[in-house]
Amino acid sequence: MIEIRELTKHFGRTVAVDGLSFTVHPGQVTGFLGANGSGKSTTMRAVLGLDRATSGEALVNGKRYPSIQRPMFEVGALLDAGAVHGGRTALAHLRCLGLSNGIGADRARTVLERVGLGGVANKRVGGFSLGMKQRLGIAAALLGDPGVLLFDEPVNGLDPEGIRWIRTLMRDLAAEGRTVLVSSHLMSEMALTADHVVVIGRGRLITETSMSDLTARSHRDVLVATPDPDGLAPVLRAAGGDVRPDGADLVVTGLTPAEIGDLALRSACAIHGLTPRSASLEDAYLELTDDFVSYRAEALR
Ligand SMILES: Nc1ncnc2c1ncn2[C@@H]1O[C@H](COP(=O)(O)OP(=O)(O)OP(=O)(O)O)[C@@H](O)[C@H]1O
Repeated sequence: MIEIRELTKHFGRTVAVDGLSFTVHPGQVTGFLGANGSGKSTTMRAVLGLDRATSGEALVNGKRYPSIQRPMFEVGALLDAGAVHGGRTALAHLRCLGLSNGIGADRARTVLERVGLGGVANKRVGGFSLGMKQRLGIAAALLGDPGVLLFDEPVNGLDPEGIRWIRTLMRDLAAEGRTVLVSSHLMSEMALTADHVVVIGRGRLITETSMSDLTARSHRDVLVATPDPDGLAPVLRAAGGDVRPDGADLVVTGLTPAEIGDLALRSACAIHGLTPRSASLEDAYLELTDDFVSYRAEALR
């Protein structure tokens, strides 16, 4: 489990994380969403003891990172896949990392197999593609078989095959009962991977909810084509609908297509088309973050 409690991190005058609190539970993939610069990496770095909190705390299984005795066995992370020594082989890289935690060559080989790099264990990392480096970074995170895993934008720059592989791996790791936190700035990516989402903006929590709840929140409206918009609009408004013109058509929220059809019939207004529309998750996400931005703008005034 990961617990973020009232976490605040300042870099000089920049407030990267601002009183952030949320909990990441085991057995599911939690997506950590926010625009560029919203504080996702800083939060993850605080969990891993790489950035010191200005105030508040970030706990792994109830402990601050520096007080964890053998960290590799409790928490693994992929932050920057490029941060490897190009002259070493994949196996040597992992053996080196494992040394401080008493992890031997057998385990290094096992994790290389798990990430599909078994065949290149003795090849130098310098010649690896981005996708292979990403896999190696994940192998390093898995070395100590930890119950808590953090992945910072793991699909960035990967081809579709690599993206699909990472998605499946995240889901498998969660199904094994691990706590999996994955950051992304793309809702479309998280929709396919995460069970739960934490959305932040400017270092603050916007929402923490299930992916299914977020899907249900995406607005639905009905596009109404009518030759008599001036006659129909007041009827729909009187029945509780929110109506706005869209070119020659009307866009209606708060009423079902059946209700709109019945009201049109009763008021003798012709209907030429009724199209129910649902917003994409991406739209729901942007709406959430937009609201936050205007709230902030309002607050700063
Ligand atoms: N070491 C640092 N020194 C100064 N400012 C920093 C440092 N690290 C992060 N910041 C600033 O803190 C804010 C949050 O950055 P952070 O990298 O945590 O966001 P992010 O959500 O991970 O963004 P991205 O998706 O672009 O990686 C940004 O304004 C960033 O410029």
